[in-house]
Amino acid sequence: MNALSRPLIDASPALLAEGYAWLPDRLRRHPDRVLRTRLLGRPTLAVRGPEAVRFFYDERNVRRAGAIPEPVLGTLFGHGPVHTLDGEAHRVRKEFFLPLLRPDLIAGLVEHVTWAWDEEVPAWTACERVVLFDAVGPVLTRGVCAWAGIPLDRADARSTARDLVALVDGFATLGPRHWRARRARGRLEDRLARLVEDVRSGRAAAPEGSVLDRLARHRDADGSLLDAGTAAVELLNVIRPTVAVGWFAVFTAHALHRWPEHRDRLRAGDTAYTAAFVHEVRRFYPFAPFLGGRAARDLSWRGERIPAGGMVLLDVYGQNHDEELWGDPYAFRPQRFLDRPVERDELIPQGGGDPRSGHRCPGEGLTIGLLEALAVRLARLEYTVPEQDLGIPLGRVPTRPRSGFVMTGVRTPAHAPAAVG
Ligand code: HEM
Repeated sequence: MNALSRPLIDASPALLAEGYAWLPDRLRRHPDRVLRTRLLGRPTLAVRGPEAVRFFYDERNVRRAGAIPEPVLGTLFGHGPVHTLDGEAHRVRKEFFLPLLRPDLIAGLVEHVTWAWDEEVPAWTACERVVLFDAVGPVLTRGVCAWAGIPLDRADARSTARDLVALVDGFATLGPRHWRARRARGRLEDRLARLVEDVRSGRAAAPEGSVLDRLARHRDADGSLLDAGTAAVELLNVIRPTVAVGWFAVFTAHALHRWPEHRDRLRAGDTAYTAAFVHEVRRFYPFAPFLGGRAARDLSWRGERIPAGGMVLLDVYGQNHDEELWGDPYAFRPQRFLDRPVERDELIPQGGGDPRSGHRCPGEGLTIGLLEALAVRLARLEYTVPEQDLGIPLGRVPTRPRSGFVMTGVRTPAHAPAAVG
């Protein structure tokens, strides 16, 4: 058999069945952390580790055009997003997202989301039971829309949050969750495209400098304004992943429940420990399983070859649980982030490399800022965790505690110290 065409058996069914465990389980058996496989009919090379991150993010090796399957574009990302661009087109589109790295914008989003949290939580105290996964979506939706300049009635927050959550929940399945996600995308894109057109024609106002305002004026590499549909896609690529921080908020509650010894330092407002705790949540819990690109030319990595056009996968979940990097990867131990500085390409829940020059997530600072604020609020909130199924199935992508994290008897603390964030 030709070395470039092996293996002949396609791994797609195994991936669908095993989810997060599929790639890490196979790469664990390869000391060089490289594997040849076949996915969606294409020869595929899977890699892992900080050096592999640099190989993957070098555009001379791996490009993004044509890498994301349509079912993922039709739900999670939309058609024509920044994720699929290369070279100059990517650089110019990414300019719209780079201000999201600025500390003042991060602080602004945290302020809006904590405002929404502080407004919503008193209503939870009146409920017999609160499912955190369902309750946190409207909080994030209200906060991010207000921050981004997108008008949203409080009454609409719940249905908008449901649609935004559906986009994330339905990208990796072809069952009913997938079709719910496609319908949600249709509704959201129509609404946001109309909003962009209204802002451009003066029928609606966008606060100066807001995400909506900048996007309505953003020009692509050819000098033209984004068409309204693509503008809606990119607007959703800001608000949808912000609402996805709810997954990590639920994982935070899960961690505080399983390892309550961390609660006191968060409650006390220990900012260094809170930052370490949030990194550990992003490292430990499963979210993005892997990233994919296409080989820009015939490539070889650590002795394994892949032809031009083949798939290259970066094993995100596996790298965040690699024993060589983390020592005790399946222990939840925030202290590891205080014991030694972690290198840029070691912790990669939101991609690797430099967000300014590559595809790394421009929302990582926003995610960290939001989680720091929400982790402290969750640590200070008083509630009971009744009997429920808190199992996190690795075969489901994206996954979460099966119960969604049910809380009863929610009480806001009478004398909360000043909150972080
Ligand atoms: C739940 C939290 C989040 C997770 C797990 C996450 C994860 C990721 C990952 C894995 C990538 C792909 C990196 C690559 O292709 O190399 C990415 C890209 C991206 N993320 Fe995030 N993200 C999160 C939050 C955010 C937030 C809050 C925003 C914006 C407000 C954001 C906006 C983006 C954009 C625009 C890209 C595409 C960047 C590019 O292709 O250049 N993300 N994210």
